[in-house]
Amino acid sequence: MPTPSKLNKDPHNHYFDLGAARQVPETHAWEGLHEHPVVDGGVGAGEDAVPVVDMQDPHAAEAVARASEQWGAFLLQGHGVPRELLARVEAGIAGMFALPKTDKMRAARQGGDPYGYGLPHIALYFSKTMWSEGYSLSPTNLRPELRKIWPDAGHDYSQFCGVMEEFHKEMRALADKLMELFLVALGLTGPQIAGVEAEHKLTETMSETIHLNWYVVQMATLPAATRVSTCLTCTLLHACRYPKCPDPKRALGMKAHTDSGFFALLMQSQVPGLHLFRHGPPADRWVEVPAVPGALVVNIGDLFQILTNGRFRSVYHRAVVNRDRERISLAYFLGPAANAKVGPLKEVVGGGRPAYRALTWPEYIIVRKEAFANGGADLEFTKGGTALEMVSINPDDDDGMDDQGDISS
Ligand SMILES: C=C1C[C@]23C[C@@]1(O)CC[C@H]2[C@@]12CCC[C@@](C)(C(=O)O1)[C@H]2[C@@H]3C(=O)O
Ligand SMILES: O=C(O)CCC(=O)C(=O)O
Ligand SMILES: [Fe+2]
Repeated sequence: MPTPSKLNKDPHNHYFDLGAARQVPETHAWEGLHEHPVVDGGVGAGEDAVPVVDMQDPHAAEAVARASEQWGAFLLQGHGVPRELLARVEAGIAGMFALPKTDKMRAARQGGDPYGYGLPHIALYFSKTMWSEGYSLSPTNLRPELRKIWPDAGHDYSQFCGVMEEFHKEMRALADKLMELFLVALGLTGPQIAGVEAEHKLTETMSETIHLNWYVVQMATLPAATRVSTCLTCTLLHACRYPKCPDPKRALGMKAHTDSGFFALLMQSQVPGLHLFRHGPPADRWVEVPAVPGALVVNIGDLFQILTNGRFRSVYHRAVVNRDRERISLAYFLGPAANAKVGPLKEVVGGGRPAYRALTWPEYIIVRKEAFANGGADLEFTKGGTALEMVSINPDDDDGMDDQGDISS
């Protein structure tokens, strides 16, 4: 088993065999997971019901504005991506993650690489390890990337690439529509939207990344006859036909974070696990996003909070694991082009003052790294400030007023 110090040096290159685990080792046991209550975010949950936006609704823009200001996230329906396509994507991802570790490791992310199989990027900043596997991909480079896993480019490769390309085409069209809906939700008029697009080419230059998550303990490496074990937590004898996390209460699928880009469209399997953080009153809490068939979850990221001058908020979220059922999610991230400076849009700032200085996505990632190093990864225990706080402009000084960028005031 890797030691925490080894994991810190290069977490992407060391894998603990979750499948063989009979208990959650210290390397994977997180503190403070139960500090805040978890509440249901399903319909009927009153003010904790996760907002739902139907893109076909003529009042969709108002619903987007409300959800983006108050939650930084919403469930999206009426988006036009066929449900059967989502099911094929999920089945394809499940098949890919079910491959032997040796196949997946050929695509392992190296050090600071943006793409590859392994733990997500933020794993670098924590001494504990997440109870999941991930794979970050550029949708415009799918085939060469996936050849690492399937060098013979056989049937499974062609099928997976085919379904992912079909999905990507749909998602890109949806992302463009959603960006326009966000701009309408901000209150921009038709000519203002055309002006923003002409000046900044916001939609046209948006960059995309797909990140696949597998929240699972696979026992497939064990011969079928040995897939019977006694659960160390409940001490019941169970037949492990399905993967099981020995103690989901100590493990964490995805460490709480805000996404850094503009927004993410998240496809999740019919197993809940995504938690959105909400501040009190009445109390700080985690809201569990219900698994709604066919719906996508939209999460606002930090650079969108900057672009909208703080009007639309990025959402702090995490993913938990459960004892019985594997869970798959796919996050499709949209962000600015790597060289575009993002600052508050002048159409949003109006006669006011920009709340943030302009910076590029790579520059923001460097600020976030610094914030994480100072304890700013946790909303609750901020010592040195979150990354967003670090790039905010103090209203009392002139700092950043002339920090104009490609996408800014
Ligand atoms: C485009 C990106 C966003 C992301 C970093 C990345 O370069 C590729 C993976 C993305 C992801 C997925 C899991 C959570 C997250 C915080 C992480 O560690 O890797 C996000 C990153 C992000 O939003 O900053
Ligand atoms: O699995 C989930 O529901 C969340 C995943 C996530 O936050 C991410 O990939 O950025
Ligand atoms: Fe996320």
